[in-house]
Amino acid sequence: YLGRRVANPSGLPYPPGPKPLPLVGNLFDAPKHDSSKIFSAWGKQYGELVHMSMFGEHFVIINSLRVAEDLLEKRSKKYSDKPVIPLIELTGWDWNLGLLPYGDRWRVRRREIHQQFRAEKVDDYAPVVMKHAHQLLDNLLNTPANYQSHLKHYVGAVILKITYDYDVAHEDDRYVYMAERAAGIGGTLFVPGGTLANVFPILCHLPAWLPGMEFKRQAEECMKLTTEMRNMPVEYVKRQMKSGAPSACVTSELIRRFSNSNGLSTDSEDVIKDVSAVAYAGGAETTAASLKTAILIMLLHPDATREAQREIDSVIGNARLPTLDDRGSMPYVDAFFREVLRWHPVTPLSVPRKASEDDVYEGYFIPKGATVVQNTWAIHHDEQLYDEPSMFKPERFLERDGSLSDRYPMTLFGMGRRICPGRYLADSAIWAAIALILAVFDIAKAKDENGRDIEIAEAYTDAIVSHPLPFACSIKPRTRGAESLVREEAGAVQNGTA
Ligand code: HEM
Repeated sequence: YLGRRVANPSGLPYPPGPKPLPLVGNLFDAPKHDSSKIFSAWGKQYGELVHMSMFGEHFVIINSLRVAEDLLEKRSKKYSDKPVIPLIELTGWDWNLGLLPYGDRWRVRRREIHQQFRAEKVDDYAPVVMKHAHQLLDNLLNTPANYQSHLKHYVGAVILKITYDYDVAHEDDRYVYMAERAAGIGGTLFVPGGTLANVFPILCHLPAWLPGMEFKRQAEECMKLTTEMRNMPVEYVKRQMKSGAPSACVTSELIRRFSNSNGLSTDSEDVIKDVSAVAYAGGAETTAASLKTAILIMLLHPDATREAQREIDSVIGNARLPTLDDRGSMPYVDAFFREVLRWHPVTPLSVPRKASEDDVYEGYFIPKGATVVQNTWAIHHDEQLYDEPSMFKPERFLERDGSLSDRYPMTLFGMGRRICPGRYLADSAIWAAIALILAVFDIAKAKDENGRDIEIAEAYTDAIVSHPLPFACSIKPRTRGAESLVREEAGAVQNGTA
């Protein structure tokens, strides 16, 4: 009772939610899978803001745009902090901007990443995006069955070129391996049920050789990888700059700007390493997962896909491929792209925040330290905002006269002060890949050995970044002419004339 009075001196109720048990709270109610959909159902049962607790830790889940705007935007001073995850320091992920506590260290890095990826700057990256999008088409033409790895490679290549002027090897690239392995370990250890150390942080201080300390051995491996992925490419850029090779990238620009007559201070070098490394860490998996969803949609919704292809054919014709400059003349393709982002948000529960002060919202108490979750899936599937939200309907982003409306599912990228700084690059890279794939390929269900369609389950992984489970599909060029255009562009890239 005393504990409750100290934690909640106002005596006001917490937001409604499932009834907690003593001590363990809602441990047995907490979803083990499909969390965003279960939280969404709780939203219908309990309200737009839902509360649950586990072992004295409070969680509030925001299920509507209205409450998300009220808390994450209008009260962003109180809701821009991040929850402390005990394993972050141990795994070496503590430089990741998206996990940094709100404060000066975050502010300095945020300012720099915003500068490098703001809308106008991303316009300058268009040639890099288009060059790698053409490479993606060529890869899809050559080995369509490996489409998942081609999409991943496209996104990684764009980000690493922009950030470090680094050309990714198609297979077995050391940087890509490090980043993915480190993200994989972090992804399994950071989730609440990932290891007992999340509930009892004291376990982090026990030696790794003790039984049950597997998480510490994994954390040690992760620490080596996160350290190398932060240091290695910056050293590469420094070597390039020293050798006199022209190096125009985020890192070289930061090195030039931060250097003085004595070179770089340790603090500046830290900022440069953090800002550069977080572009791949924040952008690669999210953007690739969106593209996998786009392919799944092309497979499941042939009518909308054909409509988009009709628009491309009539605007572009068949003598060239679409470019980012054509975007304004193809409203249906843009609406298709926006609906891809809305229909299955790849970050269904965004990235959790923490309340940095006690707060009262509409008569409910939100305690300092509570983890605050933006349920993007619930917002994107709210009937008040989108009619028949489970349907894939690009038209919802069009005006009656067929022009593109001002609506954009921006909530996908979070809200308020911590909104994703990479959203303009994601927008451009995803649009380019979707438009080019639509222009060149017919995507259809793969056939089994008896010539029957292999049916697709609409199933997704349940993690911070949600991917469709692997599915087979047939990716074939729509026409001979389209195939030749892809080969020509790829040839120009190889000859260095693109
Ligand atoms: C489809 C692609 C992407 C999606 C869905 C996405 C989504 C998100 C979300 C939901 C957040 C958390 C926002 C919040 O706390 O409210 C975030 C943060 C972040 N994203 Fe993205 N992102 C994408 C692409 C990118 C790209 C391409 C980059 C890098 C160039 C990037 C870099 C970051 C960084 C650095 C943060 C941390 C920001 C901070 O905490 O201040 N993201 N992103």
